[in-house]
Amino acid sequence: MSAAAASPAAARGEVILSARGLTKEFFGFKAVSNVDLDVRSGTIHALIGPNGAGKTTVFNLLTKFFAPTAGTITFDGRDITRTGPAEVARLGLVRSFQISAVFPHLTVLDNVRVALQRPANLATQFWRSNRLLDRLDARAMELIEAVNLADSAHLQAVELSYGRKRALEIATTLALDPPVMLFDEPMAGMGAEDIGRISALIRRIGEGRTILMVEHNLSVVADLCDEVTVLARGEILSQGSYATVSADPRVKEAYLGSEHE
Ligand SMILES: Nc1ncnc2c1ncn2[C@@H]1O[C@H](COP(=O)(O)OP(=O)(O)OP(=O)(O)O)[C@@H](O)[C@H]1O
Repeated sequence: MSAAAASPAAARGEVILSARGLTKEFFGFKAVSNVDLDVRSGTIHALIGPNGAGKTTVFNLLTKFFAPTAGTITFDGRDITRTGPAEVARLGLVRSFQISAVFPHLTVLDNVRVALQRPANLATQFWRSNRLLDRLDARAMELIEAVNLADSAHLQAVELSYGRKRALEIATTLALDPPVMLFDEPMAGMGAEDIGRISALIRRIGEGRTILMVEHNLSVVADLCDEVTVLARGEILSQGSYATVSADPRVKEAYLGSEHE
């Protein structure tokens, strides 16, 4: 049984996801304007910027939840500008949290089992073979251990703390084994302890895959991300390492300006 998404052709360090001239207008207002973005395979890449900068809109464009007004998006050498979100997920570009709905009254183990059965349509056939079922359970426990939830495997999702629920959501996304994972504010609403745990988890799952995340918490970005793209008013303001962009006077000004708005 393989739940794995297609393996990417892009080698580590090569561009795996890119946008050119990406633009999104809402009723004539340009939320995203002419964005060129390259995400390299094997990196953790952050999209940051002050409130209203267009981060979530770019995220929704890249994951195909929005259609662009103009521009193109390429994933692993393939033009996905007109490809739907389910198809891009199948190609290996998977957005965490929104796609991986957690069933509150199923246990952690059953939630991960369901996620594992989804891609291969095993829900209708797994009962046929005990061997298949055993393999499914073994893989589910591996994923649960990978996100440090082994001690909660038999708890219902609803009983988990917020940080642990996020870890479960990550496990259900990992069930698809996506080469590229996108996170929209993974640390939102978390306390310091959970932020530390989820950061460590994202760093671990980033080994051997590509991660693009929208994140407000700049110390998380500084700690975790290899590459940072700063957006302001729908346009790219600066790109590079965290050290580079944080030293950029335009970035400082954009953040300061937003505090006074
Ligand atoms: N569906 C929509 N209809 C109209 N305007 C929208 C829509 N979605 C976003 N916008 C506008 O586009 C701009 C960019 O919004 P977006 O949510 O992408 O920014 P953001 O950088 O993610 O902000 P935040 O950090 O506050 O979440 C904002 O001015 C917002 O009001």
